[in-house]
Amino acid sequence: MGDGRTGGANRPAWLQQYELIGKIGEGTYGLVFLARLKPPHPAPGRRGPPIAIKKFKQSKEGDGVSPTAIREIMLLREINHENVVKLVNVHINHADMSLYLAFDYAEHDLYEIIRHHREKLSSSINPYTVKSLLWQLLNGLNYLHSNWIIHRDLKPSNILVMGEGDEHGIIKIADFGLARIYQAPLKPLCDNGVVVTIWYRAPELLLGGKHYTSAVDMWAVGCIFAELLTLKPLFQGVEAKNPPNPFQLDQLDKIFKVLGHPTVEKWPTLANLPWWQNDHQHIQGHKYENPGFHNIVHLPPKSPAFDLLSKMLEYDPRKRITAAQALEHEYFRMDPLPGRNALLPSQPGEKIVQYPIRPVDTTTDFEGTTSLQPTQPPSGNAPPGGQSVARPMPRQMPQQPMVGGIPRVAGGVTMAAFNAASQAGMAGLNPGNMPMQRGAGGQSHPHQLRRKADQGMGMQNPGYPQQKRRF
Ligand SMILES: Nc1ncnc2c1ncn2[C@@H]1O[C@H](COP(=O)(O)OP(=O)(O)OP(=O)(O)O)[C@@H](O)[C@H]1O
Repeated sequence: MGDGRTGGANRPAWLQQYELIGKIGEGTYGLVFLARLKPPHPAPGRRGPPIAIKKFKQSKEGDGVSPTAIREIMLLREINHENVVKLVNVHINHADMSLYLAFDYAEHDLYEIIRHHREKLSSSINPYTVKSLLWQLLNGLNYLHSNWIIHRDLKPSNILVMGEGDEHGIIKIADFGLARIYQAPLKPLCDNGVVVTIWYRAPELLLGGKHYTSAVDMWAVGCIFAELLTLKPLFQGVEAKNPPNPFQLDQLDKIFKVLGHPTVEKWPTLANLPWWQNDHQHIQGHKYENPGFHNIVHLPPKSPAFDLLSKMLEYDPRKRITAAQALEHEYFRMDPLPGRNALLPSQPGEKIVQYPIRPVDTTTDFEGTTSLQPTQPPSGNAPPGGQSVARPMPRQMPQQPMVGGIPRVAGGVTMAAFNAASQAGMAGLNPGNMPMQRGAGGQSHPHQLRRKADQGMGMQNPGYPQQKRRF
């Protein structure tokens, strides 16, 4: 085995199967690269499929990837749904114990699509596209939730959209299930200039709630729905860094100004939330009126779209609409009906929007620092003229969850064990043993969620209803 340096001849075996193209992004916990899987029988003009490889940093004092983290990752390999990004491979670099996850590549994401409309086109996203994107997002989320996976970090940059090809315009939810892996021993890249965002965080978490339920994802979906309609983040709070705690007064302030003050009458468990009790001066002392937020999202208050959005932004997580319920909402039964290719125009004759492809920084290798030799083959994603263009930074990143840490196991997992398991697809691991402290009190996910024993994680898109609905 090599040391993992892409510039050296002594590359690890797993790396040989990829043709690295360059860096496409940088998140809180690592770098994302574009590569191509080398075809088994190379021939001129034959290129393998594009793959996004996410590299996670290992902490300096890190002594391996915990078995729990590996179990989590291997479970993610069994996730199989059209609206969820496929984890195709898992690798560990022996030299620095860094972790690499290889996913199917998606050319676009909602962050860039929204930005393109706001900054380049100065026009809204057509209603068919908004509805199709939202429907697919809910469809993928419903699948994850019914497999007891709570995303916990939904935001526009984690919602990928496929570019040209068979799957054009199809949503793929990314970064699901990684929140737990992000905890020790992986190290946040705090010093890389990336800004963390709290804009999509549910009020129960902002008020110190300790348990994640599927309702936190539905709050984020509501924020994203509003953003698709207005092209602006709905609640743009400024994160308080000092002291680091979940109480984010400015974010709560932004929410209350739009939705009005929550009340114990409407949200009875509010009284149990730590920060509601502890901060009388700010939280309970200040009375916010509900200004009627239909004006902000430009929707008639009696419209199905507004009704759905209001149900996603319901304060009480137990009353918040679930993904399954949302998919049945009237909004999705009215014209324009949602479609499989969300990027099609609404009306015949309407121009197709050409969204920009991802810029690729072809000077960065898997180490994230070293310059590649200028022998890189031309990429379909490389910018014109072969110049390297870094993705605009900083992205807005959410703060990671503060509960549910992965216990570090001294010594970590041995590489031999990991590789054997990896080659075997970790089929031998017992998902039922996985401790999943993922929620309590959610309407569909009661205390101490456990993966449903009777539901195979490899199930194929159960109930994907596109044929029924003009997909
Ligand atoms: N499978 C993929 N295909 C194409 N691009 C991807 C893929 N996965 C992630 N990306 C892109 O890579 C960039 C960095 O992603 P990453 O998940 O590391 O960070 P993030 O989502 O922006 O922030 P955070 O790490 O805080 O969640 C984003 O622009 C994201 O859209």
